Amino acid sequence: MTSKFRVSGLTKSYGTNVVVDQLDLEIEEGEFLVLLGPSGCGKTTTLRCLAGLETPQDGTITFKDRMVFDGQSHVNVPAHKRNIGMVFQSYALWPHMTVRKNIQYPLKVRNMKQDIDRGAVEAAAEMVDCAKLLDRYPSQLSGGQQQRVAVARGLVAHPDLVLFDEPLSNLDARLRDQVRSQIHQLHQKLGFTAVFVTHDQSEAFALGDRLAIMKSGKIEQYDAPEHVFENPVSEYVAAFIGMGNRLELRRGHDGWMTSAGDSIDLQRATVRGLADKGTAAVARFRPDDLMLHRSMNEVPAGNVALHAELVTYEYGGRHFDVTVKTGTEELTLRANAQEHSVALRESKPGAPMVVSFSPSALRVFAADTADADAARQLAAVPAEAAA
Ligand SMILES: Nc1ncnc2c1ncn2[C@@H]1O[C@H](COP(=O)(O)OP(=O)(O)OP(=O)(O)O)[C@@H](O)[C@H]1O
Repeated sequence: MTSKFRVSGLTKSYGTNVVVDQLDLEIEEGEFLVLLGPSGCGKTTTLRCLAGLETPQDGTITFKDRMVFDGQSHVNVPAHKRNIGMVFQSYALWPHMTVRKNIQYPLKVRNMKQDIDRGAVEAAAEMVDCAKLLDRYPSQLSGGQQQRVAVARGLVAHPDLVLFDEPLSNLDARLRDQVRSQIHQLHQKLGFTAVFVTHDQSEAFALGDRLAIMKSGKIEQYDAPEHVFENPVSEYVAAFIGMGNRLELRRGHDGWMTSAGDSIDLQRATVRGLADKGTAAVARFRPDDLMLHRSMNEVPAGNVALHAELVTYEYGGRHFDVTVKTGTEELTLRANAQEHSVALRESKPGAPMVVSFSPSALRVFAADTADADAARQLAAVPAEAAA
């Protein structure tokens, strides 16, 4: 008997639109897998195929030793027989049932009467701090409470797999953090197997044992969060996980140069997929890795200094978010407020600035027009997801 959950060659199209494209996944028992990607890349469809709520055209899905879908031999176990728990963005509680009845529901449909008698409903409600709400109806609960009840309902019957479809997206920022933390603690305590869909990289990093980053119905990178953070495999992934700064590089006789003509030594950078003789590359790095200086004398030894001009700045308490322009490219950075407040407040757009970064912060990829276009589209992703 195998303890893995396996998806192989999964394909789902709507008409001619291939939404999930020969996708392979392996989930270890007890693992918390996050499917991360921008809107429309096929995350929810993949999740709904796992749940049995969509019928793929091809591929196989195995839960441990049990085949639940096989496109070739037409095995398709219905959703209610897959032993899954599901938590939706819209909570999806039954409005005419009390909290108690909502949480009880998965036990009832599985004929788990003994668990009901032994207090499983009360225990599940207690787990999500909703023990006092058992006799209320969903309309008498806040959004955060409703989603916690939905989490209790998703876990109460100890399903083989718990599927979360953007469950935090409808909550305001404070509640989102609370419910996220509660889901994380429950996973650490109970060790259930989960697939969690989100477009928010901070949620993905906080919750995932592994992240599967999706692009156009395929998985672009499947790795531990730390590896994704440090070693994105493509410009698309780099842009999606917060490496918002982009420099186009050209190789000339004297080595690599930015489009503004500053030279860059890539010896200490992490370079991926760039042919020895390649002449065009793109470097990505995080705003945190770009420093603002009052003069060239302040640039640390070994850093690449760039002459730039101020575009705009925004005050954020302990820091300013500053946008500068170098050549045709805009870069953002986070500057310490105490150190830079006076100079920034006195500067007008167009004022000369000096910025620098360590070449070790750069992730460099071969220039790829399609990848660059996909990465650029991510600029439209909300700030909290892309920052
Ligand atoms: N029932 C459907 N009929 C036709 N097209 C669909 C259907 N469901 C999804 N799609 C299309 O499939 C693509 C992927 O949708 P999906 O919901 O899986 O993406 P997603 O990555 O989860 O995005 P989001 O975060 O916006 O939900 C989209 O282009 C969507 O319009």
